[in-house]
Amino acid sequence: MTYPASMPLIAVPCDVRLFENYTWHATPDTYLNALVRVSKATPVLLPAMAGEIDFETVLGRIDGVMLTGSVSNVHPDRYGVPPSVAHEPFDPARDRLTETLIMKAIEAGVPLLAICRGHQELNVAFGGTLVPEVQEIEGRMDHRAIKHQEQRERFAIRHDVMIEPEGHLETIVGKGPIRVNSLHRQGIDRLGSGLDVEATAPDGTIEAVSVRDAKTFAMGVQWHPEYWAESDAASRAIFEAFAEACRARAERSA
Ligand SMILES: N[C@@H](CCC(=O)NCCCC(=O)O)C(=O)O
Repeated sequence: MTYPASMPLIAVPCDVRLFENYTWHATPDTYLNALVRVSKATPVLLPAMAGEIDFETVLGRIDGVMLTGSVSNVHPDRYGVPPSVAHEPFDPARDRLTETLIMKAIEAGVPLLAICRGHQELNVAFGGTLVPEVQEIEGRMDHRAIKHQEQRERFAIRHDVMIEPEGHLETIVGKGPIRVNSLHRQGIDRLGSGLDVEATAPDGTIEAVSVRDAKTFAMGVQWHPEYWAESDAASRAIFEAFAEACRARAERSA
């Protein structure tokens, strides 16, 4: 595989998982594949060890940050809601890492793409709140993953998303609507202050946001463009636009 001369380094915060008697800091390969194959970037996994990380040094050496999806949910303490079983499972180490990383990346002008759990983390980092189970709210769709053994089926395209006219996302994917997949229970309730809505589902669920006044690409999407980044035009466009911002930063830092 050949890479362009300027190959951005993109930090990907890990989840913490327990298996085979070890604690792993890990991330799914679908996100890494999209970064390598479509963004033409090199992913750099960041362990969920917020207390041990010098964020300024890391952000000075990388060209972008991508937050992945995960079955875990942002701990409700982070947005002032009492925890319940409905909010579980949690990953407090990832919460600690991403909360600081998001704000410091935005401040430093490091491009940020936040997917699914990442989109929810972005909203919470900006003071927003989440609903624990979107499908339990009257009039809302069921956004959860379908039960199926095959990942291709679970990540199959499910519903429309309307793109906000004249927003940043419209410049990337066009006027829309676009068709997206859906594998989440939670969703944005109160929008974080300083975020703009970029796309919504037919039931009003906020599907994409951007950081107002960001120095560079800073966007969250509730769906999973990584899964179809090689074959779906809108998914590819998101990873290419993110890569372009990361390459611009890499060239500035060279
Ligand atoms: N846990 C949150 C975030 C959802 C998310 O990031 N899903 C990723 C896919 C997980 C899967 O394979 O089912 C929520 O549920 O809202």
